Amino acid sequence: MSRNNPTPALMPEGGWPKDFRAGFTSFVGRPNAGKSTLTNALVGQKVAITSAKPQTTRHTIRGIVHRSDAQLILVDTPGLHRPRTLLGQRLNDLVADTLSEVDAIGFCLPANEKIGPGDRFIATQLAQLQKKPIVAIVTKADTVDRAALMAQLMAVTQLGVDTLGEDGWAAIVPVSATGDFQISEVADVLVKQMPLSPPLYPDGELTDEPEAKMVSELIREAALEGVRDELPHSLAVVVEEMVPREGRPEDSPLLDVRVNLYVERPSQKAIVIGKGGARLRDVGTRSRKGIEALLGTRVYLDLHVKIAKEWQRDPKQLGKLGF
Ligand SMILES: Nc1nc2c(ncn2[C@@H]2O[C@H](COP(=O)(O)OP(=O)(O)OP(=O)(O)O)[C@@H](O)[C@H]2O)c(=O)[nH]1
Repeated sequence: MSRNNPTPALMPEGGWPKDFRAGFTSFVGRPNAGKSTLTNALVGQKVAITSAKPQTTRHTIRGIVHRSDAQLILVDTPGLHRPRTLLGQRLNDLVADTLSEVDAIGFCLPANEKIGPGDRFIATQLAQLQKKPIVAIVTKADTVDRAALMAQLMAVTQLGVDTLGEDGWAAIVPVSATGDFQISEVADVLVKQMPLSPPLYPDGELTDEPEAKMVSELIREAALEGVRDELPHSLAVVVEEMVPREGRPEDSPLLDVRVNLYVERPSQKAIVIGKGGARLRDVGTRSRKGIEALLGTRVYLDLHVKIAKEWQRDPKQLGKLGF
């Protein structure tokens, strides 16, 4: 991810406008602050997984906003949080790495939650990134009335002055990603922070996530639906292989997708599989639909649940699972 090594962009005829801007942005904020939902609303297609549970976004996923005057490349980072396990530490390293490379940061703070220690922690971390423009985004504006929104905007402005000094945030903007309020304004303020640059990606390319990663996230999302809070951190999904089934007629191909779901304990394995395998079958059925839509082909999904004890704390296992 860098301007020196971009995917060669398709040049529009006659080149691009002189004042074209292109660059990278990342959303940070407490778990559940609305980062993934905002990413999806900006890109206009589901690329990052969202759920009501915190910390579902494990991987760095990019969505690309194409406009006639700019290209905004969104890097969806996991929620910044205090490291508790090795996995937490890795996530924070990943966040720091990612943030040092972006042109601007969007700091998401929900309109309906008081600014807390978690927000202050993130703000002080961000203050250490030298001269990086930080846009404060007050999310979920639809959940409060005008007066409460105004009060939150003032509190967030004050947080900026307290942590970044007099100038504070590069901008502050309220948004509702689900209520379709101010979404293009968020893009506008971020675009203003991007450098003058030719487009970095061909038009129409929404994400450059490898397909296997997107497939594993669709399965992970389905597997987490409706389960207890303990599971999200203990579940890793790895696509072992995706191979076209041999001997299929050309007009009706079938892709064999073999996937391992790793959990840490037998009790978790039982949760994922469900009574008589019912839950796992359901996960397969639901995620297959999304995978077929994503890949544009029929898919045979082969899911296996395995136990990888304490994988969050074992560097070797973390490597194997793609962290
Ligand atoms: N009412 C309302 N709810 C929202 C809005 N944006 C997000 N939400 C909800 O807030 C919850 C969390 O949203 P996410 O986008 O998953 O939050 P996130 O910051 O990506 O969360 P993590 O991946 O855990 O860091 C979900 O239930 C969303 O539906 C909004 O604009 N309005």
